[in-house]
Amino acid sequence: MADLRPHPTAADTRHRPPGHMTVPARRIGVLLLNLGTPEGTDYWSMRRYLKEFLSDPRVIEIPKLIWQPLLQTLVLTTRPQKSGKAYASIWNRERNESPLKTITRDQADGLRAAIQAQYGETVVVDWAMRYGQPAIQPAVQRLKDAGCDRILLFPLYPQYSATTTATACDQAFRQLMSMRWQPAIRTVPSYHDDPAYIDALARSVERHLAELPWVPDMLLVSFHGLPERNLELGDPYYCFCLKTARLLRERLGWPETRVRHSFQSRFGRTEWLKPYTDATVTALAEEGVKRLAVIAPGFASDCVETLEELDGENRELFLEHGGEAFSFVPCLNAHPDHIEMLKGIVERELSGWLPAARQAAHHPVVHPVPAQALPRPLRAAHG
Ligand SMILES: C=CC1=C(C)c2cc3[nH]c(cc4nc(cc5[nH]c(cc1n2)c(C)c5CCC(=O)O)C(CCC(=O)O)=C4C)c(C)c3C=C
Ligand SMILES: [Fe+2]
Ligand SMILES: [Fe+2]
Repeated sequence: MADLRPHPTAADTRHRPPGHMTVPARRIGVLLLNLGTPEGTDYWSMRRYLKEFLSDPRVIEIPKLIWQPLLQTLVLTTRPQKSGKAYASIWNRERNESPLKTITRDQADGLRAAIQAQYGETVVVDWAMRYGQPAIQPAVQRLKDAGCDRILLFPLYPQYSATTTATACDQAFRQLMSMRWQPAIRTVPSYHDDPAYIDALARSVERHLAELPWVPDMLLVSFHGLPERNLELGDPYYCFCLKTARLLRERLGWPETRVRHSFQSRFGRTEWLKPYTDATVTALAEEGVKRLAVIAPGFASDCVETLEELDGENRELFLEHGGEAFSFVPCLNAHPDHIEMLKGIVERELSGWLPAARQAAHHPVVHPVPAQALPRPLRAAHG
């Protein structure tokens, strides 16, 4: 967690008129946002998490009156056990939390160290989860209370989707709706084609393959899926995934015949984006591909979908259908290349804000009007 104690310049009493509110120093908040994860693998922890996640209308676009009865009766009676098993197989037992949480915290710690080494404590870096803990709304409030009058929201989804990026930002905006004195907000745009991101991915492939005793016949680039309907309704995610896959292949200098893409983690019975990862892995093995490497560039951190579904279930599928060697290229996680890439994006998206923040560290801001001098309604707002 970020150190959110008030900045030393926050209570500069020398310049403050008597009885005046404390005006915090001007800091910048950077809030990393990720999906979220259950607190435990038992039935009730899983149920709580899935209920919150699957009740989000950005995720399931079925009218509430139809969806809620199905969710309560069908999904939440069976899925918690099934998914609980998957989470249990990858759980970080040392910290008693899911890998997604451990890695997101490590990413925030790494980014904070890199940013503060250059910009000092004027920039505060924190992290939060859309579902479960640590929640987004209190994190936004903590940043504001720590003196951040400008906040950059950084959803850790390289390919924008309304189901992930937008709902994470919505949640931060919900906190702003309750604030009288809102911080200014920026959001990090989709970075699916950012050269630094593509380069970090390509280097992770090269690093990983250099350690393998075999050369893959094929690289499968697997993304989390989405209902096809979301694409038809205008979600750009599918196109962004395809662009990432193409740019990665071009950066690696591999021919089209050696790289495929697919979509995993289908949920429910509707049609999702195709080709499906499990069907592709099976077909590749049956077509005679013997050595397969798989990468999941849409996940900033390893999680149940990469560690259990890709490196577990899909590995088994490939080997069962005639494949001989399978290797999963880990997500960028808290690797220094990733931290450097995140820092580059933060610096770009904070342009125009960072120098002002450096200045503010030396010149505490003091509101010129004492609270008592203001008319009643304004006094309330002022305090
Ligand atoms: C039911 C609809 C779902 C949509 C739409 C969806 C989109 C989507 N999700 C991610 C990233 C992650 N999803 C993760 C887990 C997960 N996803 C769904 C459902 C949808 N996702 C469920 C029910 C679950 C929970 C696990 C399970 O029961 O299968 C995770 C992992 C979280 C973890 O704790 O490890 C991530 C990350 C993206 C990128 C995306 C669309 C673009
Ligand atoms: Fe998902
Ligand atoms: Fe899954």
